[in-house]
Amino acid sequence: MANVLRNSAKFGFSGVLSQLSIHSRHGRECVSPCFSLQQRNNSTSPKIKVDLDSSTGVAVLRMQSPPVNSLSLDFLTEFCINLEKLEMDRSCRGLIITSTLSKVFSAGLDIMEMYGKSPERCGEFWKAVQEMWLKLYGSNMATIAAINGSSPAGGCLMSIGCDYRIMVDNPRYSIGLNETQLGIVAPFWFKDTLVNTVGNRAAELSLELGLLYSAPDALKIGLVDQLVPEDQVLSTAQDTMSKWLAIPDHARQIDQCVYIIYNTSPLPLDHARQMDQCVISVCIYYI
Ligand SMILES: CC/C=C\C/C=C\C/C=C\CC/C=C/CC(=O)SCCNC(=O)CCNC(=O)[C@H](O)C(C)(C)COP(=O)(O)OP(=O)(O)OC[C@H]1O[C@@H](n2cnc3c(N)ncnc32)[C@H](O)[C@@H]1OP(=O)(O)O
Repeated sequence: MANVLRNSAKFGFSGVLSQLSIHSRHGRECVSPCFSLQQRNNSTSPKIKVDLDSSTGVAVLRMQSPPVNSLSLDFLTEFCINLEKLEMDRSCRGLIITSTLSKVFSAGLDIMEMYGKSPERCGEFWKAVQEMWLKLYGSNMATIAAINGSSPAGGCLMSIGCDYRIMVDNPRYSIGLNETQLGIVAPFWFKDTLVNTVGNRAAELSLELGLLYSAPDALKIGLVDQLVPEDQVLSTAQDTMSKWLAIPDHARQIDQCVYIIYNTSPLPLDHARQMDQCVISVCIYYI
């Protein structure tokens, strides 16, 4: 594992972050064209299912990639294509993200993508991770995560990339950015998103100790907004979404934009690339 990761560092992640920019939530700009995303989507069976209710303008995106909805390159590509399609569909104003799997929302980044892969593939994978975050955090749609299972690391990032989080009230389900427990470090844009959700001190403790919070503890620190019984997670998300959609889109979007601009590091592209490379290189050195 260590050798493979060191090789990734030696060759560098060419092209990684080339399209990273801090987008406002009301920006309609795509991070990359659908064309290039579709070109690299090699999966055979859909890992994502989307149902858009045109009467309400709410889409439900179900992650259905057993065993744990891990975020592989194929998964992320499909996820981003679906997000782009919904973003461009003006009839869609709200998005609920959930999982069809029992017990797991998403296990985060697919560990197998970080092992035994070429530097080019690693670069492509990392870019896909960034695209997922940019598209979700910068979405025009109101977004709600209906977290019906555990959601560590990248799964947590996906959740906090949404506007609102409803989690199943089950102490066995956990959520958090646990990277340091794995001997790796969450990149700065993971940190920013966490700070924007739970505040500075809670984020600092959470990141340094790699804490995974049970659902009740996650509610206590504000990592999730609401707990509900398992069978009510989707209906509660639908009800909550109707409240969000009662707000005029432009007002909500501008408000989100202002919040993000003042609370997220507006790093220039080169700086962002260097910082991600630095984090990954340090991780590779110590693994
Ligand atoms: C391009 C980059 C290159 C190099 C990078 C180098 C360094 C990286 C530096 C910075 C990156 C920082 C960012 C990291 C973000 C991440 O997301 S890292 C991933 C962290 N994920 C986890 O820690 C989750 C681990 N999994 C779990 O905790 C549990 O599996 C979970 C609670 C989700 C479910 O538990 P349970 O229902 O009991 O299932 P099992 O544990 O039995 O698992 C079932 C099978 O699923 C496989 N699996 C689990 N997680 C992953 C995963 N993340 N990727 C791939 N596969 C996973 C597990 O092995 C089991 O498989 P098996 O049945 O044994 O074949």
